[in-house]
Amino acid sequence: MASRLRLAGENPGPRRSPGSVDAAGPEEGEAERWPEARREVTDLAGGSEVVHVPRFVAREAAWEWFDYLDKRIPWTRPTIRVFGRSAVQPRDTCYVADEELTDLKYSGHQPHAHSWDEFPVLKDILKAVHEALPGSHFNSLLLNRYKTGSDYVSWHADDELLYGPTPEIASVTFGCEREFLLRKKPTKSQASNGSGEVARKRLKVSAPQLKSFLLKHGSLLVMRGYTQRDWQHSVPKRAKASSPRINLTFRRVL
Ligand SMILES: O=C(O)CCC(=O)C(=O)O
Ligand SMILES: [Fe+2]
Repeated sequence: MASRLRLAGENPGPRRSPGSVDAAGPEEGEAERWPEARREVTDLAGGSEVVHVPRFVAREAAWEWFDYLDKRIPWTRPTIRVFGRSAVQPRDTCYVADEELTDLKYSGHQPHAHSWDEFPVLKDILKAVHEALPGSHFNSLLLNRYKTGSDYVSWHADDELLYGPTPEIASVTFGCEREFLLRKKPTKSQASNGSGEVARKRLKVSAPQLKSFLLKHGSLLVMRGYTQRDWQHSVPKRAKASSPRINLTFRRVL
């Protein structure tokens, strides 16, 4: 049986952009890799926007990439600092970036920056993302692997200064589908009045806005505009999610 794993260097030839309509029709085999991708745009108001492409990569191609990433990425589970305490990060991670970029630091942790040249498949995926998002120039990538439903990422915003005020972040998912949540950050007055349920009811303030996206195998989700400034996101634990999920977030360090 032919291996599902496409090895480093065995890149497929030129292909149709995901979601693009090719007047001449797709080349043979291409339609399978890049299905006609439906885009759902969610306006979060205030200059924040999320674009969801549920079928960004065709199923089989996405499994090839999953297998490659699962086996070849040097995953680590670093110890990070959250609210002054040390804790093992509840998911595996790896960081890839252009050389000469400012080092990324989050939760007291500075990941080693791997080179794109170590993982040619990541260059393929980056190319596909660039083609789907004209004008984008991502130069770094944070990979996460959630081995089971007990792995998660808690509420946060990717609002580090090195990404600038309105970063575009493109997130590609492989493997087990998981829920991706977005919630509006409390405004300054809500925060100073207390944002708990009791305080909200007393002040007749509505609950924070919440949006949910089910991120399926082969999907793309893009956060842009002021989403990092005004919203937080998370992937909560899910007891029923028993198989691994790999997520790639492409970013641009300014
Ligand atoms: O796994 C995901 O879908 C999101 C990951 C994430 O938010 C991050 O790495 O900053
Ligand atoms: Fe994030």
